[in-house]
Amino acid sequence: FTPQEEEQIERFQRYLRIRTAHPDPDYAAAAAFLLAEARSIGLRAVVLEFAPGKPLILLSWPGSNTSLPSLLLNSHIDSVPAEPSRWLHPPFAAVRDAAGRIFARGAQDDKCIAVQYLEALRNLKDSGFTPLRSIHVSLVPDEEIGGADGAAKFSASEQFRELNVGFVLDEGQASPTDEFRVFYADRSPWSLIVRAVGAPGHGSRMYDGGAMENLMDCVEAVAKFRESQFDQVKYGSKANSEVISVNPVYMKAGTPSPTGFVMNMQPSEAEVGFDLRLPPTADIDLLKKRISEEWAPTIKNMTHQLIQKGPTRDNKGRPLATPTDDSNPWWSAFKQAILASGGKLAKPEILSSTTDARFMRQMGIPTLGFSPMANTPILLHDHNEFLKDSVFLRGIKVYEHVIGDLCSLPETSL
Ligand SMILES: CSCC[C@H](NC=O)C(=O)O
Ligand SMILES: [Zn+2]
Ligand SMILES: [Zn+2]
Repeated sequence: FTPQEEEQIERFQRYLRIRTAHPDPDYAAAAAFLLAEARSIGLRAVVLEFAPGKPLILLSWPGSNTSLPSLLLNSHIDSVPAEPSRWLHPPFAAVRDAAGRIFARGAQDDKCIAVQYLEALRNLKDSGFTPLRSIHVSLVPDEEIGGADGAAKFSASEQFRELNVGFVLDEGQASPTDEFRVFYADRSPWSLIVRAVGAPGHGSRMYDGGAMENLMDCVEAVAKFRESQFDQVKYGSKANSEVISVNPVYMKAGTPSPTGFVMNMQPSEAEVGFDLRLPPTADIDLLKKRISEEWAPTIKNMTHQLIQKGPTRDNKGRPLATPTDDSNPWWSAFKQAILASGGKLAKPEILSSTTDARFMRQMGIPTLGFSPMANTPILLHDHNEFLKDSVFLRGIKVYEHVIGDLCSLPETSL
């Protein structure tokens, strides 16, 4: 690598060493790092704070025609926690091993793209490039916990409206093959909590209508539906992200005792929580009906609470999906830029999980999820998350093409 490239890797490592993991992400240190980088590149910077202690860094490079819709590059600052004892190297040391692998929580999700955006902009600036459309970079808090105090408030803000964003790039996922992956939609996350009540009684008695029995009916009904969805993945033609997923994530019941739980009592209350993910075209009303009639019927003494974590439709009532055909000139330019960078692109996918992109799509803005990590195992939220130095550096070059082309998209093509 050149000395410049070594410096880019070092800056990546420095960002990775900031402890941005929940439940107590060091947003102040991350903000200081990002603002210093912006200064050294020559980007305009403002710090927005939609919730106390949760800065959102907004960087801008004004275009030569600031009246045209702009390009926004988004990356979240926060990370999920890590269990250091299960890692080969400490998760916030950003150790680079002999093979060039840089180990850190956030190496893939998604601190890589923040630094790659900035380094691509640095290279473009150094080459004398001038953008036609303005380029903005948003570095946002709290994506990993749902984005309520981050991208949700930002996308609904006056400051966001003033950016006149025409197109957004947000995080994607690693690709084990040499084709980059790109995501045109996320699944929508819902939380479902089901509570059952029933007659308590001696642990030895068999009787109908106990809370646990009622709740087990719920779990069985959910398991049956889950299988119907999962079977389509296993034997059918659907991808994981194209079906409705439902997974139990906690269960709560029993009478505590000093040594654990009382074993000879059947409890009068029981509760189970599910994580649900809905593809953009899922029939929402049908699912709600299924929940209240089949999974948690009140006649079986169950109540339920459904929490939709974010939008499922845009402001015009359309599913949250970005067109990936030539009807969308941003897509065509993106695809061309990837090819021009020497990259290959896989068929556009729905993302299995959820990102801040949904808030941008809700505003009706075309948004793609993309992280330039080819030939890389998918390690987000996993132990030993890493990114190879060479993959990181190639990503900078890819963004130079992508950003350069997107912000040059002529007025007439929109
Ligand atoms: C419930 S919204 C939380 C968003 C989170 N994003 C990344 O993992 C996810 O669980 O997909
Ligand atoms: Zn992420
Ligand atoms: Zn994540």
